[in-house]
Amino acid sequence: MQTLAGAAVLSCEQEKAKRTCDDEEDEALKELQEMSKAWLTSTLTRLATVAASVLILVVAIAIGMSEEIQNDLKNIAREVPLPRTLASYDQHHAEQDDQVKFPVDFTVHFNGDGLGDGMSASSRDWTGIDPLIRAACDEMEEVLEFASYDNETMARICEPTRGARLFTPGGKRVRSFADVPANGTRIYLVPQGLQFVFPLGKVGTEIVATNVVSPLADKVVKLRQLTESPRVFSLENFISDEEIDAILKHNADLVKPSEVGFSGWRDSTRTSSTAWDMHSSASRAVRRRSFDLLGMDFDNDMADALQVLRYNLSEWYKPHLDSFDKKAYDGTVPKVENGTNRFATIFLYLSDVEEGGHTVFPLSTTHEGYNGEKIVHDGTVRSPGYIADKDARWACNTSSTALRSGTRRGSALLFYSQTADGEIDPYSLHGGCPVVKGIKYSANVWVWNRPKPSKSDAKDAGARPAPDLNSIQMHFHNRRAGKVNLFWDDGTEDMIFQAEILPGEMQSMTTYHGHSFVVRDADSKETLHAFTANDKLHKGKQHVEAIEA
Ligand SMILES: O=C(O)CCC(=O)C(=O)O
Ligand SMILES: [Fe+2]
Repeated sequence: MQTLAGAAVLSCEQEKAKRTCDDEEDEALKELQEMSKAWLTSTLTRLATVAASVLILVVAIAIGMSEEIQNDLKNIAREVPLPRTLASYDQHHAEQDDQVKFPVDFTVHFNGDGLGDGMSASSRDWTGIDPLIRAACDEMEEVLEFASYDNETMARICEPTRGARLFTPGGKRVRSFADVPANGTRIYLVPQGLQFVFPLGKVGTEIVATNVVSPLADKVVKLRQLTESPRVFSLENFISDEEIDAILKHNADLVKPSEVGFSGWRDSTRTSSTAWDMHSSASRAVRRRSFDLLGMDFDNDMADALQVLRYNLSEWYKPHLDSFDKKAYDGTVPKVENGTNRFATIFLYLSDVEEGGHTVFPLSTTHEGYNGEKIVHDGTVRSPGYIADKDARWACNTSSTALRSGTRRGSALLFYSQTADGEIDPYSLHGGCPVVKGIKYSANVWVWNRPKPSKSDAKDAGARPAPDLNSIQMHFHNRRAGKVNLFWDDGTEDMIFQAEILPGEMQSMTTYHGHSFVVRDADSKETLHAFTANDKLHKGKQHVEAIEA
């Protein structure tokens, strides 16, 4: 795989090419460019970090700096996907802490280790957080696999200015001793290259996520540990009723059969339907909140769009890993050469299911009630006969010992597809059991450990079906001061709701000759705009339709 920075440049080139090819659509393209500005700014911030390192490197070569330092700088350039973390890294030093007034004693543990003894520390013994991070990281070399890393690597992964950092058990960054919540607290060290994971205690332990604001008034986001391996937590108060309604409404037209795989191939192991929701305000809020919960800076390139799922009667999804294997693209191993993969899943239950439809983790052997050999839960009552597929029967029928999570509207799961030290976790195998009664609506937020590779890097990209040349690419741009709603005018009186478009935002869609759309003011319901797609005018172009004030 090309470097990720390379991928960003490549996609930027592709964007540029796309924008300069089409002379006739100047107006439209200007608008698209505007919409791309935000994206460009974030890409440029990232590229600026590479550029700075490269510049220093060039200067270093010019002034004859030692080879060792040059290599070091090359490494920084190579680590570019992480400087997001560095971007938010403040030079918070202990000078700012009134250590005399507030000395704190605590223990430092490796990422996610909620039970081990750890290293004792006191704010009195350190001149600041940074030296403590370096020392704790060095100390953990003995205990951890990092033992196999050479000194240079250790120095790199332990360096706070390169992303080594500390977290509270609730997932909040510890930037100074003042951030240590109380005497006796466990604090978690996350070396450069890794992401924070919530610590494991005993099964059933509750954690209040102090890094995230619940959308429910006066509520806190709570995690409850469901098992030890894989790392699975149930989540409460993470999504509001209003957000669920908005997501379901926005994605009401879930008609596309689900796709599985990196470049988006269909697969018979999933029978549900999906919609990808990148734009609705509820999906954006939930995706941002997911990054907060994970202790990560929000980065659009490190998450997939919200994937909304609908399972009808008897539909299911075979046990699988959410991470991709090496058949999907190069660089799937998070720990090696800045590899990237899906890191954590936040799975949202958007409806109550009367029977069946639970999520199962067949490889968990450490959950409540597991006794290793026989039935530990009632499974899917009408199984096994009801469940036709043996893969689903194995995980979902009454004799399955799998950990399972119920499907209660408003609840959610957090599980990690990678271990605390950056390996793919094979125990994170999970699936969605057949729905026996009712309809199951749910959604995936997938967060990656580093920016995602481009889909053009997918190894099965070549095998994708040819693009539909008859379709028309539309972008509705709301230039008004208020929200508008977009409807597909299918000839019925009610029309079919497509999307809410916020002021200044653009809603993209694929449509066909003759299809008509109507835009209404979201509050007054007044019709503001009508549009009919026309092959002669719009086919083969990126057409922007402006909704004027
Ligand atoms: O439906 C479920 O409970 C699980 C779905 C799932 O694992 C997925 O969509 O990747
Ligand atoms: Fe999954």
